Amino acid sequence: MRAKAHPPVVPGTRVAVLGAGSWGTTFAKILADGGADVVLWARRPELAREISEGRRNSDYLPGINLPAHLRATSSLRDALAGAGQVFVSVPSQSLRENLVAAGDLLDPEAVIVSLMKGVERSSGLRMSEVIGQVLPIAPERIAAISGPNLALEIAKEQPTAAVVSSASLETAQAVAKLATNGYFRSYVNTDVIGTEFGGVLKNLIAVAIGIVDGVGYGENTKASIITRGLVEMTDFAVAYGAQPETLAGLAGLGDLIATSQSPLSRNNTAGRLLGQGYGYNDVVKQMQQTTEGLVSVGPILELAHAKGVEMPIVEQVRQVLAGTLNPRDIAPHLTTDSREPQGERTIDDGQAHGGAALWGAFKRAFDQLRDGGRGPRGA
Ligand SMILES: NC(=O)C1=CN([C@@H]2O[C@H](COP(=O)(O)OP(=O)(O)OC[C@H]3O[C@@H](n4cnc5c(N)ncnc54)[C@H](OP(=O)(O)O)[C@@H]3O)[C@@H](O)[C@H]2O)C=CC1
Ligand SMILES: O=C(CO)COP(=O)(O)O
Repeated sequence: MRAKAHPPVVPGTRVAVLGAGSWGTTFAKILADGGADVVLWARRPELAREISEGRRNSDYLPGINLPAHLRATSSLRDALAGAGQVFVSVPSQSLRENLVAAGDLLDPEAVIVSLMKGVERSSGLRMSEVIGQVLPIAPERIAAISGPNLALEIAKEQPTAAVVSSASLETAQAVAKLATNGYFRSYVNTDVIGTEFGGVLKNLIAVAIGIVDGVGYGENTKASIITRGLVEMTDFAVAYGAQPETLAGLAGLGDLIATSQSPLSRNNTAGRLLGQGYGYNDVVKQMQQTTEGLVSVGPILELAHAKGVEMPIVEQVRQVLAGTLNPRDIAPHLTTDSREPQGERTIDDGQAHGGAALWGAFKRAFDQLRDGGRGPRGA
């Protein structure tokens, strides 16, 4: 791997990363390579030791050498002491219990950043909502990061981008400053709903793509599902208050493309196994790592139903998971069961979203030209 120029260390910028799986460890490396003083919390002492002493996390990131100045601990107290920004990367269903454990140990001024892409099954809440519910902090001190971020590619320092979102632009910018280095670029926005739902929903479409891949269908089927899937994602997120252009950005389309086409994606892999004929329980047994999409299907469809949003692709994923739909039948009815010809409504549809997505794309391109590509800005 060729050496990359990293920004100089900013002394005193102490941050914690909770969760030493693929993404938590990779994000700790991103922050350490960006110059922050990072302590990574692993719940297993032996893993903390392997990271601190061996510079490796061989179960989750085989072959990756971790930065020499990245420290790991299995003590939550030590990890959180003095941390001004706390990045959380545990499975979504365990966020609440981990926040409860962290509560009293957090610096009162700390910003809490979700790296997760799931919703809480029991409540349907997004991760930033769970954070706001468990911890006594204002939305301005909560952020979420999402984008096309397959951990192992980034751990190999292959360049990519993400978006940091917070109700406070200043908070998003402060986080983005730390989460930027020679191979990782963070943009900012204030659309937390769109950013978080983008990450949750693309997992479900990636499962669908995996299913048709497993069945043996080709590129037309997958392109149809990606395109129609993006419309479903946008309809859903907008119904819950998101800006449609967020779904056309890194946290929506960008992540959808990366996750749908990569064998590194656990959601895509789970879908492929389903398409090859494995049942839900077998797939869950085979997945060694967190596969958020399998858990999100139910709560997302409930939320969609509550707002009257149609999600035919996600609904078909649910049926395949339940064993009530043959994976071979997933593609033909992408928009509706009706055989009547339908207009193709896209995310730029003026009636649906006031043309905001198209306008947003133009504006972003214009802003980037004007700024000459400098500094964090709205993604
Ligand atoms: N991997 C990726 O490419 C990306 C993942 N994400 C998101 O990041 C989140 C974490 O995923 P990822 O790191 O990939 O998952 P992994 O399966 O790779 O790692 C999960 C981590 O969480 C720990 N863990 C499991 N259960 C608990 C618990 N109950 N309490 C505390 N820690 C627990 C595991 O510890 P142990 O090893 O001891 O079991 C492990 O450190 C997910 O929401 C995912 O969608 C987002 C972007 C990219
Ligand atoms: O979110 C991811 C890439 O952006 C990782 O996707 P998987 O969880 O499917 O591996």
